[in-house]
Amino acid sequence: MEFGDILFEKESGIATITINRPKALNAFRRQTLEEMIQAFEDAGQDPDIGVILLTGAGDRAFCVGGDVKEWGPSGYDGSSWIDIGLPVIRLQEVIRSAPKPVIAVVNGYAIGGGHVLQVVCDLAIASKNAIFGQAGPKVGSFDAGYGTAYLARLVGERKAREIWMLCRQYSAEEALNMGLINKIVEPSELMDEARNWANEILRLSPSSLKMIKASFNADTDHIHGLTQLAFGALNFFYGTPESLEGHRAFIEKRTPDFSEFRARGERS
Ligand SMILES: CC(C)(COP(=O)(O)OP(=O)(O)OC[C@H]1O[C@@H](n2cnc3c(N)ncnc32)[C@H](O)[C@@H]1OP(=O)(O)O)[C@@H](O)C(=O)NCCC(=O)NCCSC(=O)c1cc(O)c2ccccc2c1O
Repeated sequence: MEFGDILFEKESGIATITINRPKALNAFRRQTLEEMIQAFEDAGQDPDIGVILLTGAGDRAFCVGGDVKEWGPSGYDGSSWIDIGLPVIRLQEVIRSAPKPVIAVVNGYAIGGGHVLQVVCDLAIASKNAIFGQAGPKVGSFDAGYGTAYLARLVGERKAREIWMLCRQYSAEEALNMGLINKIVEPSELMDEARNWANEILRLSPSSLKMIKASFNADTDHIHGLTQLAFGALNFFYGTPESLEGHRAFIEKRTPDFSEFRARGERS
């Protein structure tokens, strides 16, 4: 398989998907997501693969979410009614429905939609210098559904609301303490540790693991409906002056000024 935005490797039962846009801190665009979906589907169906690792290229970022520089006035090119040209829902679903464990190997920033990707993985191992957070309300966007309701399952409602309502950044240690990730290691040990976890998993019954994952998922599958509603709402929100202010502020490297939108609470 030929890919441009990702690397896809398979070795000794482990598939590794690496988002390979380090100059943009591994922000994703449509092509990135389409390639990731294809790779996850392939690895999910491959009987020789028992574990899938998801990571980012370079040493600065796992993924910082949607590539804000590729937004047009009403979203991304190729918009559909729900995915705004970015098939994020489909990617989240293929990660959840892959019938084997998916481990997020977080090697730096996991921000915005990139953070939600690590949230929907089954397990997460991070380097000591990893940084976690949501950023949508800063840039006039939101990756809600799994990004909100499932996040609350991981860290509790209070913390999840704090993460979204303040858009702060959290250290790996804070992430570990709030139950957002499973383990922290030195940056130089990250991939080895991820492979150790994967090899431990490879010694277990694949059918048991598949059913266990399905049973965990069944308890939260209704969130898929919330995700669809949220992305439908995002489609309406994109291109409004409020959303554009967040977008322009990011491009112009300034603090956004949303004050004029506070009173309206409606599409302006
Ligand atoms: C991540 C940061 C905190 C890093 O800060 P730092 O100071 O260390 O580095 P720089 O800010 O100088 O960044 C280096 C370089 O990378 C560019 N960059 C960073 N983030 C993005 C991005 N998201 N898109 C494009 N480019 C990015 C940055 O501009 C610099 O480039 P230069 O050319 O200037 O050198 C900090 O960078 C930061 O806060 N970044 C923004 C993160 C963010 O807002 N993420 C959320 C984006 S919205 C989103 O995730 C999203 C999710 C979805 O599911 C969607 C679904 C459907 C539609 C849209 C969606 C969507 O937008």
